[in-house]
Amino acid sequence: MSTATSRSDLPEWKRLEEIARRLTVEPLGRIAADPERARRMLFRAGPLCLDFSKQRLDAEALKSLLLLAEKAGLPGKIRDMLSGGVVNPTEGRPALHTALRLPLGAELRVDGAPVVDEVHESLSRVASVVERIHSRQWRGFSGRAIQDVVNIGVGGSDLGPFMASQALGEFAPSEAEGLRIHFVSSIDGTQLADLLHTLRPETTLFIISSKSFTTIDTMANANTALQWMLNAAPDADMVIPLHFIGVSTRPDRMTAWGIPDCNQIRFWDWVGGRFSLWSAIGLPIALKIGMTHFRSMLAGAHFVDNHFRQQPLESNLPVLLGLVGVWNATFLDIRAHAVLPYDGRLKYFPSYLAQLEMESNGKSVDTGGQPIDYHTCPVLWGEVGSNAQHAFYQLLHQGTQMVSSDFIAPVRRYGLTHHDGEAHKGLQQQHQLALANCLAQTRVLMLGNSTADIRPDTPGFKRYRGNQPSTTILLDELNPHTFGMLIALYEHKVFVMSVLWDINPFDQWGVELGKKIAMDMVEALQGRPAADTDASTQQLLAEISRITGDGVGP
Ligand SMILES: O=P(O)(O)OC[C@H]1O[C@](O)(CO)[C@@H](O)[C@@H]1O
Repeated sequence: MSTATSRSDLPEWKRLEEIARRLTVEPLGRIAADPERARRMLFRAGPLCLDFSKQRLDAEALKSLLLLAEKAGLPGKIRDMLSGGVVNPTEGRPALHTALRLPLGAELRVDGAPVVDEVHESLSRVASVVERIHSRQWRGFSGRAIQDVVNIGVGGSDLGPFMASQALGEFAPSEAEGLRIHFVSSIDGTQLADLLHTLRPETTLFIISSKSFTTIDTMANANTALQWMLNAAPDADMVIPLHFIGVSTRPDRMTAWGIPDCNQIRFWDWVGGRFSLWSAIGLPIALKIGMTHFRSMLAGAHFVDNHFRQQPLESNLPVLLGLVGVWNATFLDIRAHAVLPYDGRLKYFPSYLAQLEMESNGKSVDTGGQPIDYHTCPVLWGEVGSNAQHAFYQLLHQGTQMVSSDFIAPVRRYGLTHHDGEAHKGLQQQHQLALANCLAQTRVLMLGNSTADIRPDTPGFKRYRGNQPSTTILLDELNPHTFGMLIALYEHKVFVMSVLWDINPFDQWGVELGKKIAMDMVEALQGRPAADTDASTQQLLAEISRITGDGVGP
């Protein structure tokens, strides 16, 4: 029986509960009215600015959160993570995504072995693939250059590269012109089938991206892609080296699948799947934006790593973002969090964060294995803010559910020169409209009725309750460097929250059982249900059998 103290027994925790009770009954508009407070709630690091002034948080709450962070040992835990300590105890390993953005010459050892050279060696392999494809030297079985690259992966082996490629598409270098990058993840084959119709085998290259190289979704898509390729050119020994690259931590499994050594790019088990876009898993990003921009993204993340390591807690951006996250989810009991970028390029950023935050911190036992008695990760979702205004903001403004939000907006876009025509000016005005909407929504969420012309006879359906807290994140502009910063900011936010909640953010045991039961269900669909299959599922199996008319199922 563990004798360790639960976080919620700490006096610092109890103090925060008291403060939360006091602040919950105060209108958010009143808390936020003080201009001096607003000034103190805005923080900057280089081109990144975080404004917490619309949070239900005063100086005392913030100070108490910082005290809890000290008590939880956050400064030491940050050092531990960055220096390769075993911060993922259930899998017995470090979580060293930060090593992937260390510059050449930096020193870091894992189990006594230096890692920076290996990281850069892997990066050079990525660079060499990019160079061969961009220069049209990588040719398919007919001798024609590769024109389409398909990344087959799922979860962290898909979401990060996909999201980043969408966000930074306009940074594609001229060498990448004409090269199309596609992403396939879904297990049912729809995406792949739709895509294959549009591709020519002779000019298509597949990247099989899987940390474990066993994920059934990815392997099923990879096998179908291989069959499609073999229909065009049946000699697997000739075709695989020309049309398939593997990215994984498991060379043995890549070899068993048929990928030759020269087409394998490896990374390390100390890179978590959802933190892996900085590794060779980022190959599609590098193909899309070129190595110079990919390296700039790494440098942006490294900038934030240094800030995270060096800055005192009270002015440390990821720390503050994490503390505010814990404050909202745990102490103010806000169980939903929306991420709302006001820039179409960041459309897939919320889906990426959904995995990063919920797979990391959707936990209910502490690091000692004991059940915890407080709320951890809220449900996180999001969409481009201006589109979401016409979809789910109704719930944010008038629903019964409290929701905290992050509003994200690049400030500069479409800089004008005297050569630019009217269309360009129109785009700049559109960008300003997006910014205006971002500011408007955060005001209405905070202030509700008081931003509108509400009279005593105004009916209830026209009233806005306000009091919904939000953080505004401004980037000077969106480019590979600031984008790398933004992602690293959230990665470290997730770590900070996990330390305060005393949970391990680097494992994901919760997804394992579903994978095993899915294999049982494959058996059941093939007419071999386990004897202990529950009544509800037996009934569905019988229904499926009736619809397919093939007599399978129970
Ligand atoms: O890269 P892999 O090993 O195929 O895993 C894909 C994803 O599956 C998960 O393990 C969850 O099932 C994620 O953590 C991971 O990002």
